[in-house]
Amino acid sequence: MEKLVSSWCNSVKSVPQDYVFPEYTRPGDQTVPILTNCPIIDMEKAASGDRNDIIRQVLQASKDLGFFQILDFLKPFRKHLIHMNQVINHGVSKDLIDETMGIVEEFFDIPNEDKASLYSFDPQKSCRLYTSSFKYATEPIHLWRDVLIHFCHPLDQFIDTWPKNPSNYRDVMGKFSIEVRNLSLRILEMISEGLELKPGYFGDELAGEQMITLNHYPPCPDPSLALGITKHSDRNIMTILYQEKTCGFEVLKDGQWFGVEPYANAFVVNIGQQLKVISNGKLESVEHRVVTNSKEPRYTIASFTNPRSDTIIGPEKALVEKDNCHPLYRAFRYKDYLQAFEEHEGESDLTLEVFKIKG
Ligand SMILES: O=C(O)CCC(=O)C(=O)O
Ligand SMILES: [Fe+2]
Repeated sequence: MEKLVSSWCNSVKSVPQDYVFPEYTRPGDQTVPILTNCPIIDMEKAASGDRNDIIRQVLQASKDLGFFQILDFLKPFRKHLIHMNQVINHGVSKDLIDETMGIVEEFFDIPNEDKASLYSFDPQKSCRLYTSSFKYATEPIHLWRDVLIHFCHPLDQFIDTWPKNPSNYRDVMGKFSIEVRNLSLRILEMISEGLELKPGYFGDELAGEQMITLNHYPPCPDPSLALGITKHSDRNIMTILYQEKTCGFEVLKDGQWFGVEPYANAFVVNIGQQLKVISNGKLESVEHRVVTNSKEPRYTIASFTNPRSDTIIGPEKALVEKDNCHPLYRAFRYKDYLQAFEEHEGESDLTLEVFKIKG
């Protein structure tokens, strides 16, 4: 537990050497501009008749940038649930988001001794608290973050592994994880519609798993040297991120870093690498990183929609045929991709190269 950044960062005045990134990867002193034309999708419109227009916007953003932000999802979301005849806890909107953010901060504030049972670097544990990355013991430089990770879907299989403290953690996070999962499925449905794939394409296999991480990035004495997370693109199908009010999420566009400003009640949606493969490179998977700041802690919640590990991933035949082009990648099992990802030390693009069809 003493390795958690939050355990020792208040007692240091400078960044310890094993948190200092080399010059070519560290953020440096230059101010990063805010992405001014960040695509913002208003989901409410999708429910009120402009669905095709919204689908077009989602696809355009996914092709151009590989990510977008969405606003105000809960009103249409409710209608959608009624339409889908699902019975889940979805009554609260902004309140649920605020309540969830509240328990995230509360969780990280709990004294270390009360969280110690969750602390682990064992990847087999489905709920664990750790710091930096799973490779803490071998990585040359550590990340300026503490993380709680847990699986979420199906909920009854995992909820008993989640923290008991704060006492409402399971209840609130359970509701939140279901709502966010349903949101991902709705967005995936829009994407499959836009790509002219069959309804329900992203079903129990491609979107069969959900994982949530809570990130705590404590204030850092020199944000120019350290990183919360290094450059990567998400290796899954799709990620939904809530970053509340503190900047720190940056995307790489045309070789330049841009900050993505948080909007209250808006989610960032990242297209994952598996979606890039399935769309045969039509959709992009944004490269991003997390920088720290010296003033206030930053808390985020990321919900990862993942394929089941045995799922076969490859460029969708119908798309390749429709576009009359060649598949760019060979088919693989998701677990083989994950293994290659490990071997390439989390370098998403190098990992994709392994599965690229040459020539
Ligand atoms: O916390 C953030 O702002 C981003 C987290 C992220 O990119 C990730 O967990 O993959
Ligand atoms: Fe990410």
